[in-house]
Amino acid sequence: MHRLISPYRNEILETVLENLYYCLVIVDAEGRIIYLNDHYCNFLEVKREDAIGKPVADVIENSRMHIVARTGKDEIADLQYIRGNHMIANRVAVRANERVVGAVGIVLFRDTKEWMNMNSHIKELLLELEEYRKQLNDRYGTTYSLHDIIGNSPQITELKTKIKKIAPSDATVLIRGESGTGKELVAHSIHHLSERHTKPFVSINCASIPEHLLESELFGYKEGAFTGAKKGGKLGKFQLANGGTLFLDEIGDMPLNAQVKILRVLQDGEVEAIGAVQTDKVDVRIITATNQPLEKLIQEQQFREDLFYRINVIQMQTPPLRERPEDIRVLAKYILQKITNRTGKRVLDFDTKVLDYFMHYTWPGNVRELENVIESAVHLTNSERIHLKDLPDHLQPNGLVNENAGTLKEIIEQTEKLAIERTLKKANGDKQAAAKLLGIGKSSLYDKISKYDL
Ligand SMILES: Nc1ncnc2c1ncn2[C@@H]1O[C@H](COP(=O)(O)OP(=O)(O)OP(=O)(O)O)[C@@H](O)[C@H]1O
Repeated sequence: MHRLISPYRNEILETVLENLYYCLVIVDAEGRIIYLNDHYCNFLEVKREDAIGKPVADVIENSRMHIVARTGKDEIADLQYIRGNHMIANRVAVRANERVVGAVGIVLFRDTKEWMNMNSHIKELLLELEEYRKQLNDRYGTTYSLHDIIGNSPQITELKTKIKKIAPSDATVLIRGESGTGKELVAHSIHHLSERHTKPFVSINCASIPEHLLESELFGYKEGAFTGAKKGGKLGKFQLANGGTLFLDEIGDMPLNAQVKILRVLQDGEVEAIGAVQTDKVDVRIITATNQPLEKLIQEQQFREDLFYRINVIQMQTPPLRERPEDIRVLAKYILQKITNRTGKRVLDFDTKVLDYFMHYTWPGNVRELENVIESAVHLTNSERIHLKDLPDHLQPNGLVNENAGTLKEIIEQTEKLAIERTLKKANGDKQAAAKLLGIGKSSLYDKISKYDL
């Protein structure tokens, strides 16, 4: 390392540090801040004298400086999520006498315009990456396989055993279960484990396609079949799935006239594109799914009984989450990891109170709801751990007051702290707006923020 030799060494170094274009922080071996340059103070909206001496993780969101100061392992060009943005952080250990005595951290792209550009660039790249992944999966058909079905409850273990048993056959499968319980996941897994896994897996959501388009989506059309038909015609999902699997999701919502046509394909193995003069032979395994009571729909003449018997060869049931609370912990941790990998935000775990709360909640939206709750908490949390206060409003334990709070003064203080925290979150950290919402002055809000260390 080159030494700066000058009688004004300290002055030069200080000028460099303060005029650096980037945010800079220096911590000691214990991870306490010993220096924070002006740019960083402004960006974090903290006063330098308040930050100095504090554990770095208390001042800088998602900081890993204390870890670098402990392990001595540099971290270069790491993605860090601070104040709602992805930043690039370099963290370098400082050594003296063969010991790690601290760490220097530089955050790039602090300038508002520059980091906005960079941030949107990264977000765009992440979206692009996701799109490519999706395309790749679409080409090979499935996104999920058996190991993506998480849970050790007897119900999930039994479901997985059944999937393994029935996958190799060509039998038609009807998957039933409440919304968000993993019916699509099961369909993917069956295809993945079947002889057809190198052939396409094509899915169609019967509920989301307008009735007049469903037929052309399923069976395709020939050129000139109707006004507006594409040149060269269009292949239907049945033809696209030839040799592979066709997943008819929400089959209970399929209109009656389309049901008749599906039945014909299932009986004869032939499809007739709109405007075609002849039928095409197709070899497709059918998997269907629904959360509708098909037997009731049959009674109401909304669903054809003959079609029901055709699709109901093997029936599988995806259990609701509330009936297998033992899966919630492992699912929550799996989902958290999936989300943090995707977003780049560093959130490592849940507070035990959150997991306990999850275990007692009824999860009407099942695993999909659990995913949404965790995703929202990951975005809202300011720490590496998800706390009760980070959960969406509809999951907040009732009332503001904790029953075990203690004296009246403690209850009032706790309520006040919680109300301020929630309002700040609602106002996206804008203190002026939060003060207005709370009906108090800005300086009074500042006093309370510092009193409660928010
Ligand atoms: N056992 C599980 N392990 C891991 N992820 C799961 C599990 N069950 C469901 N999921 C996830 O929950 C989300 C919803 O699952 P999926 O779309 O398969 O449900 P569904 O029953 O088909 O819902 P809907 O009836 O609303 O279409 C998906 O992101 C899926 O990956």
